[in-house]
Amino acid sequence: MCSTILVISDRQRREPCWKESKEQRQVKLLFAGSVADAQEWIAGESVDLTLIALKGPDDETFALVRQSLEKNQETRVMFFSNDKELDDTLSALAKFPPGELKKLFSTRAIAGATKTAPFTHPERIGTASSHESTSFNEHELIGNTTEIERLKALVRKIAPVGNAIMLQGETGAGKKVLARTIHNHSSRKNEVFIPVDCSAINKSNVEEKLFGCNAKASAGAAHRTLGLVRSADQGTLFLDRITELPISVQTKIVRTIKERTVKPVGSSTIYPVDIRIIASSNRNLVESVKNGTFCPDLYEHLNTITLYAPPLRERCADIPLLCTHFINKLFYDGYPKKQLSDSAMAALCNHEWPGNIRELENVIRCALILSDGRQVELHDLSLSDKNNEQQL
Ligand SMILES: Nc1ncnc2c1ncn2[C@@H]1O[C@H](COP(=O)(O)OP(=O)(O)OP(=O)(O)O)[C@@H](O)[C@H]1O
Repeated sequence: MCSTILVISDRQRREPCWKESKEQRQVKLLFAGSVADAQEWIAGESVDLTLIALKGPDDETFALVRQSLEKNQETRVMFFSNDKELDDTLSALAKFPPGELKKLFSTRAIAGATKTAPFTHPERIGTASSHESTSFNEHELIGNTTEIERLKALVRKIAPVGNAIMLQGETGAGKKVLARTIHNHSSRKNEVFIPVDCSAINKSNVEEKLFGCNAKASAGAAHRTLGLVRSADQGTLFLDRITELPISVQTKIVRTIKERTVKPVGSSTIYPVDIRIIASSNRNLVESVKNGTFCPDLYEHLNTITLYAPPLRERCADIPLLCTHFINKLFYDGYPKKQLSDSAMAALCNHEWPGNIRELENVIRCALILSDGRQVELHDLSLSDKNNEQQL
């Protein structure tokens, strides 16, 4: 059986080609540099999957999607965007008439490893399996020490239940990895996972970024944005470093958790929203409540279930496994593949790791580049107590 994938991207032009997949089933790849080019392909082909990576999809793009759906009701469409353009893509999608958007695609989304804003045909969503996988794949929660096995057991229990979750742990201990793993093991796994670094959002428009905006600008032109909370509808919103949000915004998040609604800035309309919130912090939350930087109500809601990402020094026996994982991962990024000498491995296992797994990854990356021999020796490791000295 052959599948046809159409890639529409204004960044890269390539010739159509055929790929042989592992199961010997052929995949036909078509490339288009613009919507007009894509229209020609769709006129002559039945496309199974359309991947759209265009700056701010416009009416033409949606006309194309409609045309594609008319030809093949089972087709899937995914919109891709990088971090910088995500807002433009979501705003463009929000401008599309809601009735029609519902008819053509579900507002539910599937996300991959990068931030994506994809849409699927509603009928396909109904076919998603309701059975959550209980095994962990090779990129999730690497390790087999008691600490990490205990964490995996908790994830298996907690992930399928829709509660808000708080993740605690030192910097670099793997809270983001943990959040994504919970999402991947939940009933929302085929929906969007939106990570938000709360410390990186500009304080002046944080409310609009999260809850959206539906206001009339002074000149009378409408200013509408969907906001990250509504963009995560049906999926998971990961609020990383949540205590960095202003208290007024934290209070609004409590309302969203309690009432499952969102009220955009400048709007009198209240919208229903179905999201799971996972939050994280490396601060002492009781202290944060005491010193007024963490809303007590939000603490109550999130603290029902708290998971701790253990510091690396408490699970040193996982270090060899993590090293192998990083050496293999970096090899795919073009780094030389080298083994670690016994003395290098012993030093890694004895280090305190104040920067946890992130620090370990940086030390391995640095050693792979700097070492001259066929294996990484002790003197190739730039181990220091100050984590920031090891950042490349
Ligand atoms: N269990 C794990 N297996 C493999 N890699 C991991 C694991 N946990 C963390 N990492 C890697 O370690 C690095 C830091 O992880 P992550 O960003 O999840 O930490 P964090 O606790 O969220 O950090 P911060 O508090 O600074 O935001 C990432 O490169 C991640 O891929």
